[in-house]
Amino acid sequence: MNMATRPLIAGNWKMNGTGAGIEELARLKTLLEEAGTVESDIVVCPPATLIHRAAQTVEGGPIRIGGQDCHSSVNGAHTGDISAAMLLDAGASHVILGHSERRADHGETDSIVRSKCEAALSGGLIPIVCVGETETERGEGNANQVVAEQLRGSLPEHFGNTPIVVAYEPIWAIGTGKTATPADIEEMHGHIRELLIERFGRSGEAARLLYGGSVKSDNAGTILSTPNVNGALVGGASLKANDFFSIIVAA
Ligand SMILES: O=C[C@H](O)COP(=O)(O)O
Repeated sequence: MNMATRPLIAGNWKMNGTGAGIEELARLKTLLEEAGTVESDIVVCPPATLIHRAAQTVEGGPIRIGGQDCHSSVNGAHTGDISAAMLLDAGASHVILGHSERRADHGETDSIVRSKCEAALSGGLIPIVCVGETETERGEGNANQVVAEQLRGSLPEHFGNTPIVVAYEPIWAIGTGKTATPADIEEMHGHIRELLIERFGRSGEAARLLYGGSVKSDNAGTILSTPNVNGALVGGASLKANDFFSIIVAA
């Protein structure tokens, strides 16, 4: 962990969770209250249908709420979409953008992710921008180049005063139980850090770089103590309060 930066542990519920999920969130809040001081920033990103209830549930505690996507427009004829202003209004402070599942399922290109990122920033949200290579790209030795290209295309020119958050999620590690080795994570996060500094100067130095892909309570300690890892983006293990709490404790 880069000690200069307070870690960020973000949970992405993906398309999971109905009202019962809110009980898990309430339980997480209680676990954190019982534990006392929390050393990390915590964000939970439930499906859009639960954002408002989730925000009410965590009120007064350390958990913040995020969306899983937003549209690049403020409003308009975009059936089924949700804007940054709507997320903010529902109680969100963050939004995950460019997740590989959206890039794959919805054909989101880097330039679409960039427009969404700009919309999120002007709407007052903190974007968590995801990048990551496929197994083939890594096997062919192209992981660094692929991630560099995604970053170049997906991030806006300026973040203003909003702190930068980038999540490195090797696609082959998502939901598979496989994780990148600490050496590979260190190398990739070092590479991302250099690219961010080159482009954003001091903001790049202070950016939080999250690792995502099969983070669980038993590997979180090792991953989170890797240089240039400033937190985690957790999928499956964020659905149960106990599991997610253990990861927060590891940070
Ligand atoms: O956004 C979260 C990532 O896709 C990781 O998911 P996972 O922890 O289930 O592998």
